[in-house]
Amino acid sequence: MRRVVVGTRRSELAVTQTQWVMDRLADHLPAGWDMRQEKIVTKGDQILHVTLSKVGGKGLFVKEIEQALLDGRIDLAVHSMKDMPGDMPDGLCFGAVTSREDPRDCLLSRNGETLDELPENALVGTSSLRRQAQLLAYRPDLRVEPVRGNLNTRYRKLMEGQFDAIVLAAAGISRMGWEEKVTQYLPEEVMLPAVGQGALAVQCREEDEEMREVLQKAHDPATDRTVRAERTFLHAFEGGCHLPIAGYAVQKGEEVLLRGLVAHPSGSRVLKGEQRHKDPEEAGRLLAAELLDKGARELLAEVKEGLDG
Ligand SMILES: NCc1[nH]cc(CCC(=O)O)c1CC(=O)O
Repeated sequence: MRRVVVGTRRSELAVTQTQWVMDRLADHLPAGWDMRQEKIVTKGDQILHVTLSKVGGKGLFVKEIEQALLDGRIDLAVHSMKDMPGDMPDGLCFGAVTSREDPRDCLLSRNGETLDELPENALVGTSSLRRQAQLLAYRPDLRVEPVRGNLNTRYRKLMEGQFDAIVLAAAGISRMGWEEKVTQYLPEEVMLPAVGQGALAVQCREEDEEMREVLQKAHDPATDRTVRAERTFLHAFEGGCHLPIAGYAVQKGEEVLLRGLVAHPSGSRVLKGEQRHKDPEEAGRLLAAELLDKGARELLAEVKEGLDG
């Protein structure tokens, strides 16, 4: 007999993702177990008027949920992998990494234009420096401005005319059932995805062996490997999560093929590279070294200075 409490943020996307994982686990629970959701309002959900990178980055959303796990108030937490910081508090682990959804980003434009068709100087809403840099590298005439809030809020702002287009992750779109709102799925060559995009991380207490065994049913080893490569790459750069860095890996036979880039937020410079290796972490380290070698260190130092100012 065990009542498993699954913590989630309260946004529709978070609740949907959490329910998706719960549904996958439902048939695998030992006899007498059940599960329920517990909604947690994080600081990141409360502070909506400032740019995310200025209030401490994505870690905000995660810390409070991790504390609830450590305190035993909840037993599981479902997160978007791309929101997970590189370091995890002692005592917690990823019990499962779920199979990745469409990793791409997509464009939603108010008048149905693709990225190529958007009028000159069109205003695109995104708070992601990674998206901003790649948009501007491809279309230097565009204007990019931050848009905060959950997916529903961002979509409302688009439809109200505050932006001509916004960019969202295809994974979130499909989990929300919003495929019809998509104008264009952006190819990887134009918009390399964020590290971890499309995968979910199911976090639990390290010592909770019986929970970890159940979570094996939702674990996808191939996604786990590719995400490890991407995250090793990202975290080789300090303070990685709010920098204009992209990384996406696929499994090719025995190897992981990892593509990554580091860019200036203005899009004026984009350093790209790719590495393949049997050991995913090694692919990540090699790619970071390659890009540092190509000038990423100087570029990121410049970017960080700009963020502090
Ligand atoms: N930035 C917030 C965020 N974190 C995870 C997703 C959904 C996609 C995913 O699971 O990678 C989103 C929305 C978005 O970026 O459009």
